[in-house]
Amino acid sequence: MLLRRVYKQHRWLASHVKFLSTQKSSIDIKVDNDGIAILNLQRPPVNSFSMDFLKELSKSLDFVENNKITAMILTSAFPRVFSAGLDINEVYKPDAVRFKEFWTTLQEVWMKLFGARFITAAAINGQSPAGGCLMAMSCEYRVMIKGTFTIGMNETSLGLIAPTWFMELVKNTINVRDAEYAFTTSRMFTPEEALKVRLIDEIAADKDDAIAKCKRFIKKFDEITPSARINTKMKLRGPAIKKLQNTRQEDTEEIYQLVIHPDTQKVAIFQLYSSPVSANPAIITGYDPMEVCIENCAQCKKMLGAWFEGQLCAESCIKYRGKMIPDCENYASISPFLNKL
Ligand SMILES: CCCCCCCC/C=C\C=C\CC(=O)SCCNC(=O)CCNC(=O)[C@H](O)C(C)(C)COP(=O)(O)OP(=O)(O)OC[C@H]1O[C@@H](n2cnc3c(N)ncnc32)[C@H](O)[C@@H]1OP(=O)(O)O
Repeated sequence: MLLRRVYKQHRWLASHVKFLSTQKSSIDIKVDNDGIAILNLQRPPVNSFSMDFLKELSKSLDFVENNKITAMILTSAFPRVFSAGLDINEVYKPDAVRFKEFWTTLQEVWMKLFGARFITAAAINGQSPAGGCLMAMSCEYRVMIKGTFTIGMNETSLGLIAPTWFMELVKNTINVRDAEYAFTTSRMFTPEEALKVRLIDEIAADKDDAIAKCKRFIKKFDEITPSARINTKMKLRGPAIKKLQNTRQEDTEEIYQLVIHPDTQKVAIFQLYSSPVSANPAIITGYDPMEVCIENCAQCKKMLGAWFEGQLCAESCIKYRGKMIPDCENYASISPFLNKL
């Protein structure tokens, strides 16, 4: 078996992966007995893509490529989230230079993953919105575990427009009509729905089963000449990579302009302050009534949970330009956003 032969050559890797698996590392790499690298993403709390995390992912992909490992499976070390996509902290009030470096890094990682010479598969073991979905879609095979998790492109709900290369990728994976509907409406798919439109390839019972199914896919290539596989993949994927290589600056500028748009920033601040830790109306950057209003919405959402329509509250802040700031302890001020009463 081809994979077994390759593994013999790379048995020593098990001892060499430690440098990527230190306690501080956000990615744990293990090369199994078949010579397949399993990348467990473990950046708390939700594997969101910060600049550092992307750089680590980039190094991990280099590691797999440079050591001529035949296949890689991407999965999450967390039980409920595969990846939450872009780290909102990179998007909220971004510094222009840093954001552009961030986006350039992201483009690089995507090109490495999408254009990897090794076989790639994703064992999606939890929520996978936006960038999390893109990461999985960039692999050659996707297995998602059953449950209440969803996957999809929710960028428009955040005021964002997905990059063109992401749209192209989705259009080439599911049909154009489903892609347009999913992108424009920010539709999130259950595993069953995702399978129906071929956003994913299989459903698994749990993470172990998902990894086993990914391995079964990888094993198919035992019977295929490696150079034929690689060159075919490159022929199919090369043009999309070349297209991005030729338009990287425009892509970065377009996303930056989108991210700094006030409407996107309002959504970003709402997401950020939805965290119980950071929800502190006293910490604000200058007095912007709309900002205070949205922060308070996030605070009330944390206090009242499903009873409180946080997004509706934030939208009302934008609509009335922060003139009606909700006070979570004042029933009258929050009653328009309470449900189930
Ligand atoms: C190939 C390489 C990678 C390529 C990436 C390409 C990306 C570019 C392409 C497309 C562009 C995409 C745009 C985006 O990705 S924007 C981000 C979109 N993400 C979301 O909208 C997800 C928001 N989060 C959630 O929906 C949930 O948190 C969920 C992931 C479903 C998990 O839910 P749950 O288990 O209930 O956990 P909590 O909501 O309580 O969250 C736990 C803590 O995690 C923090 N969090 C959540 N999401 C993010 C995030 N995106 N960035 C930073 N932090 C995040 C949340 O605030 C909680 O924090 P704390 O514990 O402090 O309260």
